[in-house]
Amino acid sequence: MTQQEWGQLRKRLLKTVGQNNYTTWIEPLKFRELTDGIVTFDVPTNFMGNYVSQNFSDLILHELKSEYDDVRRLSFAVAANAQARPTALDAPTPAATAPAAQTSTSALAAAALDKRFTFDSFVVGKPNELAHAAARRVAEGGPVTFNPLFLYGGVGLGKTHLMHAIAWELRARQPGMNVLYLSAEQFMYRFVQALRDRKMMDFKELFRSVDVLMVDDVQFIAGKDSTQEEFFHTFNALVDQNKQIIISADRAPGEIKDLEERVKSRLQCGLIVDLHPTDYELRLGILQSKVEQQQLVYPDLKVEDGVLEFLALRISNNVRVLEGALTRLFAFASLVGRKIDLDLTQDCLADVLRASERKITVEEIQRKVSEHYNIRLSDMIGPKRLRSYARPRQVAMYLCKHLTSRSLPEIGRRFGGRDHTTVMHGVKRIDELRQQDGQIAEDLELLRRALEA
Ligand SMILES: Nc1ncnc2c1ncn2[C@@H]1O[C@H](COP(=O)(O)OP(=O)(O)OP(=O)(O)O)[C@@H](O)[C@H]1O
Repeated sequence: MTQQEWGQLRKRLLKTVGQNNYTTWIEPLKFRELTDGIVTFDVPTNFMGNYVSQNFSDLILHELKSEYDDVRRLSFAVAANAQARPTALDAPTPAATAPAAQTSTSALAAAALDKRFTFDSFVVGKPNELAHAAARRVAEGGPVTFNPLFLYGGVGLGKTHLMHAIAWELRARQPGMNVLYLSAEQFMYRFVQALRDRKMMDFKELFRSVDVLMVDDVQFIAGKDSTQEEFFHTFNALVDQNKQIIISADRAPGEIKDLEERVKSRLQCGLIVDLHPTDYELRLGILQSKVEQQQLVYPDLKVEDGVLEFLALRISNNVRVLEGALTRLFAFASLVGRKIDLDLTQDCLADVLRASERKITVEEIQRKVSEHYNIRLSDMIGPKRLRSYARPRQVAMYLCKHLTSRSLPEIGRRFGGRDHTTVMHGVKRIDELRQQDGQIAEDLELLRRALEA
């Protein structure tokens, strides 16, 4: 790697950390060397090295690893002492080393586990309770009851966190167990390397000898035919031996494009659970727990009333964005010596707040409405014409028309391929009922509030 390559790579962090953080913390990092899996950056001060190490090292590592498979950890050296090594920051003290340096790696581990991703630090709420319960069950390490466990959900909702938590727990309960966690990308990389080096036997042996296999972001292998084929064989061999498999993806197996049918159907055999987009209560809970973590770094900083509620209301579903916002807020407050109140929040996070203006989706509306009327989502979208399904369906269509920018034909398509005239009729009917029927008016108000929260 060169400074120029790092210059390209770091740009990917801009979106996640925000412009302020990027300019303050990421841009000043100068790549020095990559040796024995350790990437060393020159930094102007100790404080900066510590700060970056504590707050951004996982993100930086993630990007580096996506390009350079052998990268294991980061080290920061104060630029003035560039010739004198090791620097204070090279020493593996908890404050100065990246999380990956504090990881546990069994002989088989292909990817480092993040120390922070445990069950203890996972905040449970309605949107993730099922996924959490399933993960807990698997982590008990009892007899395999569902295989695979398939976790899916949108970006930054905690899939990787839950997978690491399972791995930590299994290793704690049964230290002798071979738990292999890796991303689908790493699976492919290893497979290609084995082919190239004519070491397919070793590859097969390695994967078939694990007790628990965890593959993150499996959608990555879609469209990659030989990797899918090998994955399919690995999967079958492990299921045959009754070994637990845990998979994550950004969508349900049936919805991953360019994934072979036989792989899809294998993935659908076990338990499929999704992490729903976070709701207000969960976001607030997560923020409260992250504040406690930030206060370990900044014991003097307090968060004024109303700030967390404001963030939970205004910032998007993605927990990573939420965390990033909080990190930035604490850093900013400590740099400028101001208290963390609403004024500071608005000054410091203006761009994040603008970017996460809530966009309500058709799927969210369908889910909220079906929960509200206590019917199944499939019945709402399906062909049944009974009033107990048809009315909620019309309510949902009405809300889609008013709360999203979707056209009537598009809405019709999302409701089981109905015609736009059906949608138009439904919307009109609810408009009429709203005037006459207090209950419908109340339902609409409640739903609207829940969706806009
Ligand atoms: N319920 C939660 N409690 C505490 N932290 C959470 C929770 N959900 C997510 N996070 C945090 O949010 C960040 C993003 O989570 P994670 O990396 O697990 O997301 P992901 O679903 O794997 O996303 P991606 O699709 O980008 O891989 C992590 O720092 C994680 O610790």
